Amino acid sequence: MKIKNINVHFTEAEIDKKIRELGARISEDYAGESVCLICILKGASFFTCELAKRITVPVEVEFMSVSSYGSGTESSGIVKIVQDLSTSIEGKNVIVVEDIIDTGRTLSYLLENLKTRSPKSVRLCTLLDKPERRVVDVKVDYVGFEIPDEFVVGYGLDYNQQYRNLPYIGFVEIEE
Ligand SMILES: O=P(O)(O)OC[C@H]1O[C@H](OP(=O)(O)OP(=O)(O)O)[C@H](O)[C@@H]1O
Ligand code: HPA
Repeated sequence: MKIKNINVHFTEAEIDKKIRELGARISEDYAGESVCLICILKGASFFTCELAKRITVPVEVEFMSVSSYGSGTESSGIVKIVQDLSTSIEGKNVIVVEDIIDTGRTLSYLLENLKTRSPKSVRLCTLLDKPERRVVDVKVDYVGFEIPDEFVVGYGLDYNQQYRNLPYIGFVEIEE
């Protein structure tokens, strides 16, 4: 797959506005409590940093790296924890932060895994959701934008490890 063009779909300003809204909702939902954001590397790192800044209740930020084996643009469901949390989540209000939910395989595995660690609660927050692609049902509590089944890059999302640094999110146009 060779990229011909990247068509801007969500501008930096639109993303910023959406993250502020999500931060406000989370702050309201967890009023009087604290939250532990679990950033799923690498894609969610850009989103997690901005989201954390917009949450007004006490926030802990932790990182986890998983690899979801697959070829090209499709995950397989075989999820491996490459880098685990460096701390316990027992008794904490966990919010798993993702850049995108596609088939749902990665998140379904992760949520089950995290629930075995006795958190007080576990919710899921994603910047982008591609509901048309879902293979495994996952309950998503906070969604930034729903998008159609098209490949996107930018704001943390990559194609072959490139384009994560774009400040906007764009649909990829493939060279015929
Ligand atoms: O719903 P699914 O089909 O399981 O796909 C979603 C997963 O794919 C992406 O990660 P990726 O494996 O590309 O890793 P990255 O964040 O390091 O780019 C994304 O960040 C999710 O973790
Ligand atoms: O559209 C996408 N872009 C980048 N990474 C992804 N992982 C699942 N879907 C996507």
